[in-house]
Amino acid sequence: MTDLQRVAVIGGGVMGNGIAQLSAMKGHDVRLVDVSQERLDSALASIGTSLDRFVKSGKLDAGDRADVLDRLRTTTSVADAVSDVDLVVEAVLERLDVKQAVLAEVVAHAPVAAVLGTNTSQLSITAIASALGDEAHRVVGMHFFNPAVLMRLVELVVGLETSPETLARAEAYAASLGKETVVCRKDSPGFLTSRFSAILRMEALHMLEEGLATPEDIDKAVKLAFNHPMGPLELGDFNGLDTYLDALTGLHAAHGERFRPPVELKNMVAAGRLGRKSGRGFYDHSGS
Ligand SMILES: CC(=O)CC(=O)SCCNC(=O)CCNC(=O)[C@H](O)C(C)(C)COP(=O)(O)OP(=O)(O)OC[C@H]1O[C@@H](n2cnc3c(N)ncnc32)[C@H](O)[C@@H]1OP(=O)(O)O
Ligand SMILES: NC(=O)C1=CN([C@@H]2O[C@H](COP(=O)(O)OP(=O)(O)OC[C@H]3O[C@@H](n4cnc5c(N)ncnc54)[C@H](O)[C@@H]3O)[C@@H](O)[C@H]2O)C=CC1
Repeated sequence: MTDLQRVAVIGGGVMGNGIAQLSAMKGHDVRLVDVSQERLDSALASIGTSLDRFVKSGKLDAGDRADVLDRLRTTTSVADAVSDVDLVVEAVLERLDVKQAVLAEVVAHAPVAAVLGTNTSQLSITAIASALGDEAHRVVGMHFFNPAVLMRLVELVVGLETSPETLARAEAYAASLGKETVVCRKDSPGFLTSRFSAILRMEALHMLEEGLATPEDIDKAVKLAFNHPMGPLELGDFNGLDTYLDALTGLHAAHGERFRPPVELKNMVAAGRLGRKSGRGFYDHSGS
C-alpha cells in the first residue's frame, strides 16, 4: 500500500511523460510540469498515442482511457503543481545545477511530508540533495527506464541523507506502479544500471569509430547474440543522444577514463543529431 496518491512529475520529456502516464494509469492523481507549454502539448500527444496502443492490444479498456486522462493535468507552474502532493518525481534534464534548483523550488511550495524522487540516470543523489539542507532526508533516486510504461524495473538509490522512511515510501510507490525494484544502497554515480549500459554503448561507439561494422550490424550482433530487444546504438537513438552524452560526461568525471565520451558522440550531439526526438541519430527517424 502506498500513501503517495498525489504525484507531481517535473519535466515532460521522454521520461516525465511516461512516468506521469503510468502513474495516472495506476490510479494516482498526477500533475505534469514543464517550463515549456510546447513540451507539455507534445507530452500529452505522446501519452495519447501510448494509451491508444494499450487499448489496441487489449491491455486497457477503451472506457478507462478518458479516466486516465482525467487524472492527469499539466501546468507550467511548479508552485501550483506541488502545493498538495505526496510525491514529486523530478525528470528534468541531466544537469546537477538544474535539478538542485528545481528541487529547491519544489521544497519551497510542497508539503513537508512529500517524498522527493529524482529520475537522474547517474548523478549523485547526495549532491542533488545537498542543495536542500535539512530536507535532504526526503530525497531518493527513482530511476525509471524508457519506456517507463513498459519496463519492469525501478532502480532506487539511497543518498547519504536519505531516510529509511523515504526509501520505504518510494518502494511502496514503485510497487503501486507494478514495478520490481533494486536498491543501490551506496550512492555512487551511475548506480548499477547506468554503468552497465554505458559500457556497452561505449564499445559500440568505439567499434563504429574503428570502422569495424555498420551501425546495423553492431546492433544486430548484440540483439541476436545476447537476446537484447534493441542494440546499443538503436537504444541510444531511442533514449536521446544528448541525455546519453550528459550521462557519460558525469560518469567520466566520477569513474575516470573508461567512461570518456567518444568524439563521434560529441560530434553528433553538436550537430543536433539527437536520435528519435530530433529525427536523426545513428539512424534516420524522419519517417517515424
Ligand atoms: C538511460 C537510462 O538512464 C535508463 C534507460 O532507460 S536504459 C534503456 C532501457 N530500455 C530498454 O532497454 C528498451 C529496450 N527495448 C525494448 O524493451 C523493446 O524494444 C520495447 C519494449 C521498447 C518495444 O518492444 P518491441 O517488441 O521491440 O516493439 P513493439 O512490437 O513496437 O512493441 C511491443 C508491444 O509493446 C507495445 N508498446 C511499445 N511501446 C509502447 C508504448 N510506449 N506504450 C504502449 N505500448 C507500447 C506495442 O504496442 C506492442 O504491443 P503488442 O505486443 O500487444 O502488439
Ligand atoms: N531518456 C532516457 O532514456 C532516460 C532518462 N533519464 C533521466 O531522466 C531525466 C529526463 O530525461 P529525458 O526525459 O530523456 O529528457 P528530455 O530532454 O526528453 O526532457 C527533459 C524535459 O525537462 C524540461 N525542463 C527543463 N528544465 C526544466 C525545469 N526547470 N522545470 C521543468 N521542466 C524542465 C524540458 O523542457 C524537457 O521537456 C534526465 O535526468 C535523464 O538522465 C532516466 C532514465 C532514462
